[in-house]
Amino acid sequence: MSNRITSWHGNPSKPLYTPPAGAIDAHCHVFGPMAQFPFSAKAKYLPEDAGPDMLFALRDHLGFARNVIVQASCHGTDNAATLDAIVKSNGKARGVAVVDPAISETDLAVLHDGGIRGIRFNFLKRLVDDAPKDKFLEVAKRLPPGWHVVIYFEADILEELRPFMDAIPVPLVIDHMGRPDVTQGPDGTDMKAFRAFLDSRDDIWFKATCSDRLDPTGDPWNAFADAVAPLVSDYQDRVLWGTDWPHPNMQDNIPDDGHLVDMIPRIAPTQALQRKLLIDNPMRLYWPEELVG
Ligand SMILES: O=C(O)/C=C(\CC(=O)C(=O)O)C(=O)O
Repeated sequence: MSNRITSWHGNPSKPLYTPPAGAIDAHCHVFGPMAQFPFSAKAKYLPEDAGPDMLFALRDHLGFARNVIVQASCHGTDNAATLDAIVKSNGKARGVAVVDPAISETDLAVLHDGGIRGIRFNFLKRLVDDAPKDKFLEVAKRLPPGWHVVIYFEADILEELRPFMDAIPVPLVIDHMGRPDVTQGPDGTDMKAFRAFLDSRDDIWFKATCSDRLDPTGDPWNAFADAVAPLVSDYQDRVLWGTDWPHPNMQDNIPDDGHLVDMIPRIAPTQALQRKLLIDNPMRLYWPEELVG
């Protein structure tokens, strides 16, 4: 792999929608900078640098207050870039790590002190070489208190993953709703299967994210809005939203982040829903200590 790729918009528009004060972008990443934080030898893509300064400038431009930074597969299990970005945020970011399942209790505690509140299991074959369920389950059983597991999979393996996910004893957060085919509509096979999964436990959360990845009809992503709005309404206490900046692997179809933010009022039409989606729900997972009282 040689050429480094740029997968983000150079000049995103200002959204028409203004997020409420304190809004959290609960799914984004940092890439590098490579000179300081080299990419993994196993990385499936090699991006240009998209470091914390760029992320925080975008956060301010879009009207958000905080970020949840999810370790991207290009950095493997070395979370140094994610931890560095969290430090540079001055308390305005927390994170989700990717770990070697054999990680020690001491190293998990170090991640906790660095602002990590969950670990991510990635089942996309184009992103990772292997995803050992037995080892994932073992580490999921010994996470620090209050942590959760983020899982990224595609709709066609939801049923296959059920026994594994059912056995995880901490809350689950499903990236991009498990990538349903949104063109099937709100009552399509994929959405029905995902709803059945959500109904199986009340501690399964999901991210109503990635209209750009999931909707082949393109911006303004009408199929995504139609399919996802009912899901957000029906499961409004366990849904999160994020930009997915810097949009790994989207270099052929780079979204305008301002337009992504304008999806929010289409899937969460009331102020009450927007507050849950952007503030109350992510605060419960990532800054629960601020909610005490
Ligand atoms: O950023 C996302 O959520 C989606 C990704 C990239 C990814 O997950 C990773 O590199 O870890 C994708 O579908 O390529």
